[in-house]
Amino acid sequence: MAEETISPIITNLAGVKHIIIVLSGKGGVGKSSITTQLALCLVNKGNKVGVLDIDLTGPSIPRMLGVAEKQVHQASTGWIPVYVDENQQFCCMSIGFLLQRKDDSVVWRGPKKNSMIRQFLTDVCWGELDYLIVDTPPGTSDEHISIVESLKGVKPGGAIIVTTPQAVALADVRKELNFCKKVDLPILGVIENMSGFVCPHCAECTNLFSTGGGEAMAREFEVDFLGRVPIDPSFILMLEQSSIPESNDLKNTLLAKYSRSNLFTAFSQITDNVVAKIS
Ligand SMILES: Nc1ncnc2c1ncn2[C@@H]1O[C@H](COP(=O)(O)OP(=O)(O)OP(=O)(O)O)[C@@H](O)[C@H]1O
Ligand code: SF4
Repeated sequence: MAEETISPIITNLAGVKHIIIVLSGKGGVGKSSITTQLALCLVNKGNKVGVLDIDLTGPSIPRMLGVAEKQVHQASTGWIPVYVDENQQFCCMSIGFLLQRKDDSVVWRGPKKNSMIRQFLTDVCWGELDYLIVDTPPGTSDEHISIVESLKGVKPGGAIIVTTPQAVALADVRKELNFCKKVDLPILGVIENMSGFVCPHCAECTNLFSTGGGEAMAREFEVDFLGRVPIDPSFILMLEQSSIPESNDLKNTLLAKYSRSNLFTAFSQITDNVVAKIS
């Protein structure tokens, strides 16, 4: 009998304990921000985390993590991902690192996108990770089908769906939930982002729009509601400041600043809910 060959993706991801895919039906609802906060929270709770940005046409992870100027190095074993922290507990990979110019855009058809995503899974030295978080483009496109098919046999832990309280985003997110059901991707739950506004002066959270839509939708689809995240100007400020090179100022890295912020406390419960669902 012919010996069964193990897929190079399974081999390369053998050290990755859990894979989380972050989805949203609509653009601009904060998928990359939620990916970033989840990663920062998990690292600050003692996990080793990787972020894979498969938003090939609009990669925002390098900029959000303050590493847009860094480069991916090629080693004999494959691509070395970009490390966000000095202790090498947090790494990321994105097409943004491979573009000649930061404002270059990728206009590719499905097969080329598919091959890039497979390369991210086979050729990046992810090593040992507690969590690999995959940030995706909005909607359900070539990239989504590609990642789900490529991960067959690796079994992703599940998907997180990000929405905002407005009904229009909720209608789009329904499609996303149906996609997960169709491709047999477990749904870890729904996060409602931009749910209220945190005052930069007094830290009071005010509901500008109606909230609770994400929770109601989660109930309707019989999936878990993981929590609400308000619009917090301090988050935007933290990301902007993190892009200023801070060479050896270890107290002021994005990771260190996040660990001291109210954002960490606020996002902590959501992270615990995700971890509880996945373990
Ligand atoms: N909870 C939040 N508090 C403050 N700012 C936020 C929050 N969520 C998102 N933002 C800001 O809103 C903008 C859009 O967020 P983000 O890029 O995460 O959305 P996205 O859904 O990933 O977008 P895209 O469709 O481009 O992939 C960013 O400038 C981000 O900093
Ligand atoms: S209490 Fe109200 S008015 Fe005063 S700073 Fe906070 S949000 Fe603004």
